[in-house]
Amino acid sequence: MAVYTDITEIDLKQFLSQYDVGELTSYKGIAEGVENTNFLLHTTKDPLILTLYEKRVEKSDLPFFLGLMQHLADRGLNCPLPLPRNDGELLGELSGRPAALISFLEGMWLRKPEAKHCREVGAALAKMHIAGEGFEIKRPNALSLEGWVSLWQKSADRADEVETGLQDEIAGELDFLTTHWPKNLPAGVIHADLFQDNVFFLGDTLSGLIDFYFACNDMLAYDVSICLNAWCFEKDGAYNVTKGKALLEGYQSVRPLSADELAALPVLARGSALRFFLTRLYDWLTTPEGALVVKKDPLEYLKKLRFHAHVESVADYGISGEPA
Ligand SMILES: Nc1ncnc2c1ncn2[C@@H]1O[C@H](COP(=O)(O)OP(=O)(O)O)[C@@H](O)[C@H]1O
Ligand SMILES: N[C@@H](CCOP(=O)(O)O)C(=O)O
Repeated sequence: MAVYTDITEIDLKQFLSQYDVGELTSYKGIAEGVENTNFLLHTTKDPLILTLYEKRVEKSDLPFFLGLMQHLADRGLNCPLPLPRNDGELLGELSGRPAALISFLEGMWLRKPEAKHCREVGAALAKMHIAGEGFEIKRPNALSLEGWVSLWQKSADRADEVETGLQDEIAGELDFLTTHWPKNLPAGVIHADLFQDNVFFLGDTLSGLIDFYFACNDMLAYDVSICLNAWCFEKDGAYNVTKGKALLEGYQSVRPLSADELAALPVLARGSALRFFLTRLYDWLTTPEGALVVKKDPLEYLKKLRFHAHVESVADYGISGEPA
C-alpha cells in the first residue's frame, strides 16, 4: 500500500481551486505503488489522479518527469498528461509535499500476461523510445553502475542475512559489470521501470504506460533488458522463451536493434537484474515492519541475475543475433 501522506478535504478543495477541473465529488487513496502517494479523484468533469511526491523523488527532477509525460503525449504516446494550473504551472503543493494532477488512464494492469501481451509491451516501449527523441531536459540514470555501487555499500554488511554468500557474489557481479558494461550504444529517454503494474490494458489491447518516475537518459537496449526481466520470467523463476521472443520481436517491429545492441543484451539484462535486486535488498533491510508498503522480494531478481550470467548469446532469449 502506498498512501504515505494523508490529505484533508478542505486542503484538497483549496488545491483544486487553482485548476479548471470542476467540483470535487469524491476522492480515495490508491493502495498500489511504492514510491509516491496517489489519490483517485472524481469531479464534475473528468476523473483525475493526484500524486504527492514523496521523499525518494528529488523535487529538482519533477520538471523532467512532468515535461516528459507532456512531450510523449504530444507525440501520440498513450500516457498520463499533467494538468496545468490556472497560472500555467504543472506543480503545486499539498500537505507539505510537491503535488500534481494528472489525467486518468483507462485500463488495468495484467496479473498473468501472455506472449501476445509481451509483444505489445515490446512495441510500446520502442514507440516510447522514438517519441522521447527531441526531449530537451536531461536526467542521467542515477541507478546505473555508480548508483549500484553506492546502494550496495549501504546493504553489503547485512546481505548475508538474506542469503549466505551474497556479500561475495554481489561484489563479484559489480566487478564483472564494471569491466563489461557497454559504452556507445544508442541512448535516449528510457522508462526504466516498465513492469506489469505500469502498463495498462483494455482487454488484450495495450491502453497506455504510466509511472515515469524512474525515467532518465540511458541506453535504449538497457530498457529492453528491464522489460525482459519484468515480463518474461515465470513465478517459479524460469525464463519463458516464447514471451522473450514475442517481446523482442514486438520491440523490433517498431525499432530494430543493431547487432551491437543484440550482442550486449545478456550483460545489460544482468545489470538490470542487479539494479532491481539492489533497490529491493535495500528496502528489504531498511523498511520498518508494519510500514504501509509491500516489500518486494530481492531474491526474485537474484535468480534472474544468475540466469543471465549463464546466457551465452541473445539466441538464449529466443531470437537470432542477426539484426531484424
Ligand atoms: N494516470 C493514471 N491513471 C490511472 N491510474 C493511475 C494513474 N497513475 C497511477 N495510477 C494508479 O496508481 C497506482 C500507483 O501509481 P504509480 O505511478 O505506479 O505509483 P508509484 O510511483 O508510487 O509506484 C497504479 O498502479 C494505478 O493503479
Ligand atoms: N518495479 C520496481 C519497484 C518500483 O515500483 P513501482 O510501483 O514504482 O513500479 C520493482 O519491482 O522492484
